[in-house]
Amino acid sequence: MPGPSKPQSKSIQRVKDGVRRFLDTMAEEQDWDQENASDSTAATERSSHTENLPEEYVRLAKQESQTLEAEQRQIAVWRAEMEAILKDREERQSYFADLAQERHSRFQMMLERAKDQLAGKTVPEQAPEASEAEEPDEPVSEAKSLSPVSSQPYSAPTLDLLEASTLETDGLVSPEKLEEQERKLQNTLDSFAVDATVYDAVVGPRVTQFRIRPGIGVRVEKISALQKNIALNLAQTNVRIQAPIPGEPYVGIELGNGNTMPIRLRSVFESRAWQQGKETIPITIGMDIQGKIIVADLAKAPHLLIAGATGSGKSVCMSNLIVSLLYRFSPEELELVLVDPKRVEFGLFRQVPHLIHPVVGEAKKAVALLKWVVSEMENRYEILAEKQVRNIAGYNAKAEAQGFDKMPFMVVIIDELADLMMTSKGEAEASLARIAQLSRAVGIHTIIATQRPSVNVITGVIKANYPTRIAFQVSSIVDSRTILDCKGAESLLGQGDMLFNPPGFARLVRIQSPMVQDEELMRVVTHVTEGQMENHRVDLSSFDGAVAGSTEALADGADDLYMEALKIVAETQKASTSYLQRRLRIGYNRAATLIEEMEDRFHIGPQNGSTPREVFVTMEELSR
Ligand SMILES: Nc1ncnc2c1ncn2[C@@H]1O[C@H](COP(=O)(O)OP(=O)(O)OP(=O)(O)O)[C@@H](O)[C@H]1O
Repeated sequence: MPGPSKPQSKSIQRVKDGVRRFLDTMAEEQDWDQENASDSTAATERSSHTENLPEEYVRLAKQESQTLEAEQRQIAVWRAEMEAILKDREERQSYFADLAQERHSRFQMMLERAKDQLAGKTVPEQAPEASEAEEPDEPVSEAKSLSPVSSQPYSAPTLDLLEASTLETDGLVSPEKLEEQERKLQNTLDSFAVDATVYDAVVGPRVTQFRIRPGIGVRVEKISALQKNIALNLAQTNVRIQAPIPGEPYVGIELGNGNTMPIRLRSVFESRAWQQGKETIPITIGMDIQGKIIVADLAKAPHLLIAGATGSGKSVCMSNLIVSLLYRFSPEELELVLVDPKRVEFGLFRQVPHLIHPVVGEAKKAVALLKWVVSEMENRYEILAEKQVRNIAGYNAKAEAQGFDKMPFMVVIIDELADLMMTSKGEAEASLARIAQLSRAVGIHTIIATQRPSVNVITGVIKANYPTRIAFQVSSIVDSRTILDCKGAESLLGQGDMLFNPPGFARLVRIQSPMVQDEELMRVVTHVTEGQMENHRVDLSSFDGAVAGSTEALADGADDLYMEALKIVAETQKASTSYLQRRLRIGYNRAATLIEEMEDRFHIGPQNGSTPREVFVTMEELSR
């Protein structure tokens, strides 16, 4: 931006030039006068010429002074802009200074507590940011005391069961590295002749976001087009560009920190967001780039879809969600239904007293369970109608006033949706859609996860009914679009790095999920099961038979040769149209239709270039 003196000196220079030109002309006029004094024609011309000259110069001088005034006005505008920018910087500086101070004192406190613990002192379980309104002696995480249905009242787990946060300063990016990255980023922008400046950087737990201010008239697409070049110049594997950052006049370039600072679940429970939040069913999501703890309300979500490649952090995230519920609700307040076709993920939770059915491993049983949930939902609607209330909140308020039993929330968590879709796509999809559309008012919520973000699993029906989504790292842009309807998840870093689409917001938030280890989970589960009895009240006997997982149902409504074709595919683990043609002695069209039908019913995977289709069905399953 030019300094204030520059345009002024130019104008003065222009005025000086004008005056000099005027004096030169006057001198010329004088010479001309002397030389041509006798010539009458020339005298007439001269007189008219000299008469016009002053007017011309007056006009020029006026023009110059107008230009000068306009330039002074422009300088005043620039000065005001500069002052506004300076003020903005000062405000930001003081905001970050406060934030740093707050974090420093929090870390100091945690450090002190850790030292005390190491020294063997008993540390009272007190959260650093507990609300002033709370009773001083009461542990912050303590749930409301409830009348027991089992042997003892539910005792909510305490914070000391979880690992304390450690100060891992190595995880933070050093100022030198930050400066170097900023320089390289600016060089990359300059080398591609993109008029944009690196404005500042925000260091998050996993990534650092550099905020870029584009120059006037620079299209943001020009910056996002540099994604691969930025990755190359800064030696990064994954670079995510937000162009623009929603609600801000910047483009965000997110680079991995190299070292990571794992976030502990305990630090989320110790945060103000968790302890003072007003959520009806709070669930911990993690920490965003600005270091803010994100706690969502499942009651508002009201259903959650989680997808990501294998090893990206889905199971850890789901454990966080379950532990959040155990910390907040007693079995009388919240019922849990867990479906785990992989049979390894929810094993630790199988004795939790909130479960109303043992953890379901078999996909067919899971479909039956979903049908039971639909019938439970309908029952609950009848109960609400009897009491003339519109939703669970109204019912529970009336229950408190009139002294009858409250209606518990119910959370159904499915770890691998693909297995359900494979067994009985139509029924699983229909039940999930029905639950998703109607169950919010009666307090039933579902959380479904999958590691296969293909359109066969996350179908249009599922997507339409699950607007709140979490995407962990995926392998391709196509997968990211299937989950989030936009790209971005393919640029995540894995290990709990996620994009969250919060309920009611049309933008994605990048969040690092907290880490919780099996030993911590075991301690929490042991604590909550102590003195509690199982409450497996669900009876699936009237739903088991109705599941379309039987071999006949597998071929329901399909070509007569469908079962035979499926057996060939299961036996050979090969899904090829020409092979089916030969084995079944049928034409190409019929064989191709059979293959398409198998893909639709999720018995085989989609066509993927020259790679053979995946086969999901086995002979063992068909012979059941
Ligand atoms: N929030 C996290 N912070 C740090 N590390 C994590 C986090 N989440 C996951 N990890 C790491 O990634 C590994 C895999 O995570 P997880 O088992 O949750 O993946 P997944 O997506 O469930 O995989 P799969 O679909 O194969 O079960 C964990 O063992 C852990 O080491």
